[in-house]
Amino acid sequence: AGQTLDQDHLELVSPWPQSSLQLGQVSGLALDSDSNLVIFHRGDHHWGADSFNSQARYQQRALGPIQQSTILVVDPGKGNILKASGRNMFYMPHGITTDKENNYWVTDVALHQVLKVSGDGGDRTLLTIGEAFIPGSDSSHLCQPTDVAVDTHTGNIFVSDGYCNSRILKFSADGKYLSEWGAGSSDRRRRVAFKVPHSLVFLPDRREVCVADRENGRIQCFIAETGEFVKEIKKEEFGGEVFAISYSPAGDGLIFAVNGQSPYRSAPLRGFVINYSTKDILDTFSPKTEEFMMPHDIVETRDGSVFVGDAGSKSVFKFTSEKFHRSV
Ligand SMILES: O=C(N[C@@H](O)C(=O)O)c1ccccc1
Repeated sequence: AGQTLDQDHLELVSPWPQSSLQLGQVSGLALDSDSNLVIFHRGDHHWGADSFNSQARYQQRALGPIQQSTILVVDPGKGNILKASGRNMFYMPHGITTDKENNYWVTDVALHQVLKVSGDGGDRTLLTIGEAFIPGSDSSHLCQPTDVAVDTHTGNIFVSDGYCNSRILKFSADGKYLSEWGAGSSDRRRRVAFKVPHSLVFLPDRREVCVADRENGRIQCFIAETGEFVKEIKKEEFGGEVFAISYSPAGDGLIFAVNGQSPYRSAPLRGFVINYSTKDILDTFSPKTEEFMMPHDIVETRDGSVFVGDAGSKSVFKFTSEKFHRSV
């Protein structure tokens, strides 16, 4: 017989990492092609109430870029640092994704840009989308873009834009604007009106892109090719805010998500494992010993471990479960 997906409960692995990573606010997590964990953090910069003015312009430019290494590649087993890069480049890191060549696609909400950065530790900027420090909402300006997803079949990239826009844009691998959808974009046909599209994931087996529509407390999925709406996953258990999502094709597809603190409703901050097809919540998890403060991104590694980056507690939490039991 085949594998049965017997999703036990995800439990915190402690201590992890075995030695301190000296992290700032952790804003993004990704996996590289060796299934190592990539951490994108803010060093000594903080996103606070006075970081931006009412026109979404970054106010601390005089501080200069973050001097610490903002991109750390760590081994998922012990959390040892394998590579450190991203110094002197970023002001307010947000999302990070890798592509097949192990380049990093990152967003910086102070720069209002997406940057494609070489993953060889050389920090070469291979491509940028958006004008540094200039917010906008046309095809060459973004406003606090939050994440990138890479369509592994076509190489096209999707950008969730952002805190001060509410749209998803599609670009070719070399940065040519292709299309966009969501409120605030030219195309108003769609039924979607995002409120802070905060995290994106590409589903390689379904060729869909899903977005964590943060302030609407819901996940929406679209056909990558056309932007056509496919489905929505909205759960009371989210408590009104979904901060980040990830996906595993295992079984009939698993969505991993973390929720956020809602000003209107109190819901415990947790991770969720959701069956993509049935929308059933298969598991929820949290650190137990200490609470999540601002779970901000989530990824699953090949061996089934789940990592959550927390921008509030400036830490990464590792969870594991005895995920697969082979039925004989
Ligand atoms: O959401 C916020 N931040 C987090 O998502 C983050 O740190 O990326 C935020 C919004 C307004 C003011 C201050 C912080």
